Amino acid sequence: MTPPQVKKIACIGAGYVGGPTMAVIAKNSPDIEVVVVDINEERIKAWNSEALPIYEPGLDEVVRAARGRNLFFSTDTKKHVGEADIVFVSVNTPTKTTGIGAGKAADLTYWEGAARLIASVSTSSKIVVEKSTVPVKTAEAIGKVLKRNCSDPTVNFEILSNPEFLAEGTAIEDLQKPDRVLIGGVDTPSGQAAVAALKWVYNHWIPVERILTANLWSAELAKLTANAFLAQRISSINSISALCEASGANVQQVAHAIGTDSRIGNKFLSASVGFGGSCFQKDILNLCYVCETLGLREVADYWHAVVTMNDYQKQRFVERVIGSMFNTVSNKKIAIFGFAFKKDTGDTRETPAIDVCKGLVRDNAKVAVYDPKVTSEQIFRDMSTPKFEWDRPDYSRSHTRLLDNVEQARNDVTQPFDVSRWCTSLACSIKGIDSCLTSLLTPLFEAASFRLRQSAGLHVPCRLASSHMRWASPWIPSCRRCTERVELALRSGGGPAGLLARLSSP
Ligand SMILES: NC(=O)c1ccc[n+]([C@@H]2O[C@H](COP(=O)([O-])OP(=O)(O)OC[C@H]3O[C@@H](n4cnc5c(N)ncnc54)[C@H](O)[C@@H]3O)[C@@H](O)[C@H]2O)c1
Ligand SMILES: O=c1ccn([C@@H]2O[C@H](COP(=O)(O)OP(=O)(O)O[C@H]3O[C@H](CO)[C@@H](O)[C@H](O)[C@H]3O)[C@@H](O)[C@H]2O)c(=O)[nH]1
Repeated sequence: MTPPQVKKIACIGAGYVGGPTMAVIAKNSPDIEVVVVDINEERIKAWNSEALPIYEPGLDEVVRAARGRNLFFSTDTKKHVGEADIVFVSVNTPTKTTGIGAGKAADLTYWEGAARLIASVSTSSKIVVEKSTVPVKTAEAIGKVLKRNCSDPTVNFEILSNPEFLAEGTAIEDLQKPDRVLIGGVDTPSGQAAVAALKWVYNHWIPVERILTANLWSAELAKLTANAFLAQRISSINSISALCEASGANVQQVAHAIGTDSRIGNKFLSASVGFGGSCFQKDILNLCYVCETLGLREVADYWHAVVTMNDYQKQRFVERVIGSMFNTVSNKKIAIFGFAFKKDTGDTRETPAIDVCKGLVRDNAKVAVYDPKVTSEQIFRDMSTPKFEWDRPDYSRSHTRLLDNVEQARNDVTQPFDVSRWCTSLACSIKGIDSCLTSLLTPLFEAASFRLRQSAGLHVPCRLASSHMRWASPWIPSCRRCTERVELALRSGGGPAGLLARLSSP
């Protein structure tokens, strides 16, 4: 078989996933040029230095073997993305901290920004690979963003889902010898050609029988499901640890006894202070949110219990420490060994150590922390950052400004919305709000009255989302039923009046 034409790969996002994954691809595929790009100059500088920005056993050696040969790190995002045949997107997808779905939904701001960038610099067709963990059906929304923002109609984007299953601390081993690689694509000739191209890249070092293929939605959902199942095992054994403590049983003996049953298996059965890391909690909350928006409340509640049990375990640990010290830790010196969320990493995102230290400090303990891979600066920052906020800058001031008059919006806003119906005639004269009504979804809903939206038969979350204004992108309903309803109405034509009439009919 002729190998597909993959000469250059670009990866947007030089973090814990992008850096190691691309380093391993480059090391094993000397015939492909691999460039990792990031907006974070400091991070790229570190990737190009002797002190890499993240600690992973074996990472230094892999980077050293390929860097400067066919592995490069750069801030010149436009150039390298523009030249690539395959673009991996490995940007952060944290939990939203504000707005609709706050504390649950995945924040796709960075993903959408990456998609807009790809679209704006593409003059040749590209395979775009979802490496980040995203909610199911993200590829559909991203496809629209790519299409609508690329000025060259001959450019085609094939989107693949290729979730990453590496665990920090064993990333290089996991990448070098994965249990499986999963590639999701659409069942069209060009979709399958894209799957074959990515398969060809991985087949440089991974046997074909370990490269699984699936449809896009299955691949996206498999990632969230894998993390939910792994975390569920930890919460299950942690719940049993509470029972053991109350009953005199030994949790390690119980875990060993059940783990020897080959149907259960012995991995991920270590009782702990609770799981940490940037993925498990975020991905389960995201799974719950997806279920909620699809009306599956019981399914959402079921998975949410995994997070509830994890919070209980962290709190229980603090209470037991305090209880074991005569119910007061005031001014007592307590040493905490290990601040990262697990060994062999310097990553402190969502580490249970934060909850433990904060819990003890709240009771006036004096905490002394040691971690071989975490800086004191990082520890102090983590101790003073509110939950979920570690990955989010505060946009309230930098993203809001006041206009003196409507005319000021003429040249520098993406889309005007007359929310309170004060300036309709002026707004229309600015950017052709009428033509926008027929091509974008957001203005349709912004223009509709709340009563009309209510009668449009959308689910509550979609209805609420429809009233939430976003500046730079069209609003797409978050559930499939509402999306289909809106798309059907759009396709039926008839201008804004026709659309609204169709949506309001039962
Ligand atoms: N950390 C893990 O172990 C792990 C494992 C599997 C999957 N994942 C998933 O992979 C994704 C990335 O995780 P991570 O831990 O590598 O995150 P990270 O925060 O370490 O790295 C993301 C990088 O993307 C960069 N970025 C954001 N927007 C950008 C843009 N528009 N252009 C260029 N660069 C941009 C950021 O500056 C950052 O350096 C997440 O969706 C995560 O859930 C993570
Ligand atoms: O028996 C166990 C195993 C793990 N943990 C804790 O669970 C957390 C997560 O550990 P681990 O899964 O090893 O590390 P991550 O890097 O978070 O990796 C998970 O999250 C990644 C991001 O999505 C996935 O790619 C990986 O497959 C998945 O294991 C850590 O706090 C561990 O201490 C336990 O408490 N008990």
